[in-house]
Amino acid sequence: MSEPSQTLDGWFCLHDLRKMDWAAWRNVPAEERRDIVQEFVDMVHTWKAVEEEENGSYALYTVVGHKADFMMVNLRDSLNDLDHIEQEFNKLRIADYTTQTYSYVSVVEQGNYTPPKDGSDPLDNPNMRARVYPILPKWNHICFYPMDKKREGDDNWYSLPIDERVELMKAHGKTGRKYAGEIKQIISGSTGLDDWEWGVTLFGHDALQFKKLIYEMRFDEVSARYGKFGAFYVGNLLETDQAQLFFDM
Ligand code: VOV
Repeated sequence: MSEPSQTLDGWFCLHDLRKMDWAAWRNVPAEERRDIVQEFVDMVHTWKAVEEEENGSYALYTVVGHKADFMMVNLRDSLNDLDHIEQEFNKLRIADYTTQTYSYVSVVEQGNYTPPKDGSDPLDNPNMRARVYPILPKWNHICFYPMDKKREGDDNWYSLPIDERVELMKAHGKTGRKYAGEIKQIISGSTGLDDWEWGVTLFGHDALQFKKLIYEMRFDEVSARYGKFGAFYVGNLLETDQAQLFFDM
């Protein structure tokens, strides 16, 4: 009989992807455009302040390709906080020139496949806490995609015995650890919260490492046999002091 593995759950997470209506934006006088962008930058500074107090975290990246122009990621204690952030953005003037092309709601998760044997609370361990309440790295690139584990015929992750899942996840972790220092992964669970079962958010110094890692993982049984993937969103770090330039016409 298969049983669920326990998860440790931390901050709620909202990925909010926006596309600019550049044609309408172009018609806004340059000075007003600068004010509008500054209003947005001021909001991002409030996210930074929350992060400095370790009450949440944020990431702001451009998105390359047609799917969006930029992506905001916020981590907070509750879904209410994320709702507030999203609505606050929607009330900014810049939002009038954006369309939300995708969004994703999840909770930062740490699979607890091998819980401590002494029965202690894993969240008493500072390393574990840092994994579910992470400060998002401000590395050069981001890669985000949602994924499921298959429930198709013989390839049903959810009917595998837990010890088999533990073994498959160990092999997965071994592949991932080869990229230590190159890629930082944030895995967030979204069963019951959004359309897929997990959000995978990767941060990298070099975008090519995303391709190398994900390709290598395709050969691990857990991905080869059980992984199902949604659309990929990749982009570049958008520093607040570069925001005027990014939105300039
Ligand atoms: C950057 C490297 C990296 C590393 C080191 C790493 C390690 C680990 C470990 C040790 C564990 C298990 C415990 C936990 O922490 O949850 C996980 C867990 C998980 N992973 Fe992972 N993963 C990485 C990276 C990494 C990638 C690139 C992907 C996407 C897969 C792909 O094919 O595109 C992924 C997915 C997941 C998922 C969906 C889970 C949860 C599965 C579940 O059933 O619960 N992950 N992951």
